[in-house]
Amino acid sequence: MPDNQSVLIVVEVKGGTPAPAAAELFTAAKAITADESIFALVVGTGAREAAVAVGRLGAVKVFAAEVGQVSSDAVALTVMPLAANLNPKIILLAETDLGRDLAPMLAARLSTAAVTDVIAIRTEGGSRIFTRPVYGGNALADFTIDTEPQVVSIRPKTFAPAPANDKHTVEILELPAAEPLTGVQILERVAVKETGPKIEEAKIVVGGGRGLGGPEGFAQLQELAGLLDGVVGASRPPCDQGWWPESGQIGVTGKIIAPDLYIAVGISGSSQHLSGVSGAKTLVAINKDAEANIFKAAAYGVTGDWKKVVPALVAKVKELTGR
Ligand SMILES: Cc1cc2nc3c(=O)[nH]c(=O)nc-3n(C[C@H](O)[C@H](O)[C@H](O)COP(=O)(O)OP(=O)(O)OC[C@H]3O[C@@H](n4cnc5c(N)ncnc54)[C@H](O)[C@@H]3O)c2cc1C
Repeated sequence: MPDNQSVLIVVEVKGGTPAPAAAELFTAAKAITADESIFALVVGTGAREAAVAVGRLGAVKVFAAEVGQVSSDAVALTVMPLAANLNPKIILLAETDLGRDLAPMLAARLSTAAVTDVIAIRTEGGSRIFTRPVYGGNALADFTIDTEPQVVSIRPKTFAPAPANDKHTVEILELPAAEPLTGVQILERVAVKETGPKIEEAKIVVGGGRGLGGPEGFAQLQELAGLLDGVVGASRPPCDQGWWPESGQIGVTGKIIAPDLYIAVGISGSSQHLSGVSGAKTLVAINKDAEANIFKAAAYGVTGDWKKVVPALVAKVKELTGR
């Protein structure tokens, strides 16, 4: 049995491809423990295939569990016997739909505690301290967990992805997937139609808010985003109103994004929205209200009606790019 300095990373996989946040979890794990104490559980479809790629990120051993329908319940039941065997000090998950659900479930079943949506980890006086945003992103709070394993879900893009080492030899063990025990049954999965890059991975995002006044405004944002090879997203009101798909909502209850450039159009800059874009390298705001909170977060701002500003921006980008 490995010593209790070990870290167990849980990686979701679809069709043999590990979730993008997997490599980031390895960077977090390497900051906590030595490489020979890092273990990974790869769970989902094509787990065996993905286990090799995951192992190359730096795991000493990878456990692969083939699960057709990934649910937090099935993953928790797969992790539990593994945790009993490995006795890890910490279990790391990504703060995704699965991780958000899985972390508290796992902590309860392992009689320990979880901290979710972690954006920083540090050690002070021998205690590991986990920082996460609270009150809709208006404050940061520090947590410690006195019991083990400490269950921690990490916000995507918090850590840089660990590089893969193709020479790293990986021991892979296949695990039987657990059957969910609760009454929860997944009856159907409907894939969201996505064209172009995912909003969480896009380098340029153009976000539309209530100030657009209706779904028509989003067509203009799509034109701008298309010219910049970017993706369109939205604050919560346009998604609630059905002007833009819910899958494109940015913010504390939507997607957390960290693009190189975020252009916020007709968005006031609520804390719930801003906490989803705090990782953006450059924020540009277009708003007709010079006092709008979004300008406090913006590196560049245009005070004006988007109906005039966006077409002018589109025309300028066309002129500069020849598109
Ligand atoms: C628990 C909870 C969770 C939430 N989660 C989220 C979340 O994940 N994401 C999120 O976005 N919100 C979230 N919200 C909602 C949030 O509090 C705000 O209500 C929301 O972000 C406001 O969206 P908005 O900026 O588009 O709209 P508004 O606040 O109404 O702002 C519209 C802006 O458009 C500007 N405008 C109007 N017309 C024009 C024009 N012609 N040209 C230029 N500018 C114009 C206005 O000056 C204004 O600043 C949450 C709220 C709660 C309580």
